[in-house]
Amino acid sequence: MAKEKFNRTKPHVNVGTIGHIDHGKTTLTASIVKVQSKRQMAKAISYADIAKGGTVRDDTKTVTIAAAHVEYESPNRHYAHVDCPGHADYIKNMITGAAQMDGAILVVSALDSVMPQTREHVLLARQVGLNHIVVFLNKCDAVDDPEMLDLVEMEVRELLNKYKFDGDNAPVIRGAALPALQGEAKWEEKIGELLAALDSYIPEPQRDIDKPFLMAVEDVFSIKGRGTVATGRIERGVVKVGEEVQIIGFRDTKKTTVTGVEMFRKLLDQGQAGDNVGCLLRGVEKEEIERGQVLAKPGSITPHTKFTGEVYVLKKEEGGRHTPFFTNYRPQFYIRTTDVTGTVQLPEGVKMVMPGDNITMTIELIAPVALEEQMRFAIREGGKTVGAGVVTKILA
Ligand SMILES: Nc1nc2c(ncn2[C@@H]2O[C@H](COP(=O)(O)OP(=O)(O)OP(=O)(O)O)[C@@H](O)[C@H]2O)c(=O)[nH]1
Ligand SMILES: [Mg+2]
Repeated sequence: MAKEKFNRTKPHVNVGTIGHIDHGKTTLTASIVKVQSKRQMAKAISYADIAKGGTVRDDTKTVTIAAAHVEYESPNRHYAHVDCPGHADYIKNMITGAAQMDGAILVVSALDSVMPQTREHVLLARQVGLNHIVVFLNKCDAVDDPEMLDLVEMEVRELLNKYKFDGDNAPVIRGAALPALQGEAKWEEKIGELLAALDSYIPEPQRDIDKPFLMAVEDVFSIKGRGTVATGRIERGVVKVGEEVQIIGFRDTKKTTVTGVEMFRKLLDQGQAGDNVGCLLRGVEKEEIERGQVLAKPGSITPHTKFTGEVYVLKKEEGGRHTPFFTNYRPQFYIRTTDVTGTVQLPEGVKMVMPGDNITMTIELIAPVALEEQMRFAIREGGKTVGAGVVTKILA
């Protein structure tokens, strides 16, 4: 076989293992890397090094998550893969999006089938907008009865359907990570099948630059003789001089035209995702725009005040609250570039939320903000972060 070179020109996709404790997530991660390293499509890393992990911080710089990041390639793609050491870290990771996944590998031990954390991870995957799950039925080396495997596969497909994944068509690979890691050819082949399933079943993610333009306003200046400039980092898309944009949030949405884009005091024809720019806006007074609003392609995003969120509440040791909170809790919600006050409604039957918990809650903001599902936010009290969340459903 011709040796393929480890390269970066292939499309990049983020994946990760999810699933119940001890079902073999870390062993599978290690065996994918091992098998691909034999084909020059990964740099070898041991189970111990993966299990040791590292830490990442989420984008609002609030929550520390223990996670191992590994890389490997298929013939068609480059994958970054995250594996978390414990259940709590999966929850934090999925809610904060610290290592956002385009698709997940659900590891289910064929010896145990669907377990509580299998369910919880699948539910969370649904809530954070992860749409593609490939199943790896693990430890098949330890199961002799093929009917047993059929039964487990059926349970997993049902679980996926229950949470609105395509359980009928999701790829299910019957493998065994441990013997694959130990070099048994029969099981190494299953790792190849898994990679082929990732390649074909998880669509290539859209690049930020191809999405509709959005920039959260960080600061506003008035330039004599020229007008008002809003500055910020372009989150997605492209903005060109002469294009119409909307100013969204806090007050009635207003349309304007971008008459100039500058970066490092140089005039540009356009700004794109990742750029820190200033946008000169036609006919907008300095008082009419402020930090926390967004500039966006007209019609691409709308202002809202009420939504459901999945929230992780920081523990005391993570800098969070020392005490529980209740319905009608009224903290600040840090959304993109600013704090907005909001009121929390807990689900029926839930009396209080303790530090360290994760919870689904309804949030009503005192002012409208450009919002969309899967957006991340932080919860703060007096400038101190006490929680991290993701918008799961817009209500009003
Ligand atoms: N027989 C068999 N055992 C396996 C297989 N894969 C993993 N194991 C064993 O299952 C145990 C758990 O494996 P891990 O990979 O650490 O599981 P995990 O899902 O990462 O566990 P946590 O990180 O603690 O949630 C270990 O003792 C592995 O050796 C397999 O394919 N066959
Ligand atoms: Mg593990």
